[in-house]
Amino acid sequence: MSQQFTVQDVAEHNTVEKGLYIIIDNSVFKMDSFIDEHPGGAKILKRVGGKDASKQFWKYHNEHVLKKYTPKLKIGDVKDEAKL
Ligand code: HEM
Repeated sequence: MSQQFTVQDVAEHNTVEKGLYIIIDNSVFKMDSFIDEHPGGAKILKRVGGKDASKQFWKYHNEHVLKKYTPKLKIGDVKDEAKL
């Protein structure tokens, strides 16, 4: 089972120093090692640190991008709090 994060855990990782986490759909991505390589720039990723960026992600990318980078950047899933 992958590591489970609450929305609160993700929200606390909202800077490069703390580890820049973002949520896309139900997955948690750790972006701090990638921001300098991001073709869309570092700034835009810093702005969504700690947040659900699904809407912004799907606006600029397709599923091939997600598939390619998932092994490198995904660290877990958002916990289904309804099941707690
Ligand atoms: C796992 C997270 C992300 C990965 C792996 C990723 C990766 C990439 C890649 C590979 C590109 C190059 C374009 C392409 O090949 O289609 C790109 C472009 C871009 N990304 Fe991301 N990105 C991520 C998240 C985000 C988020 C959250 C935003 C917005 C808040 C964003 C905004 C953009 C923008 C604006 C571009 C430029 C689009 C263009 O020039 O047409 N990205 N990203």
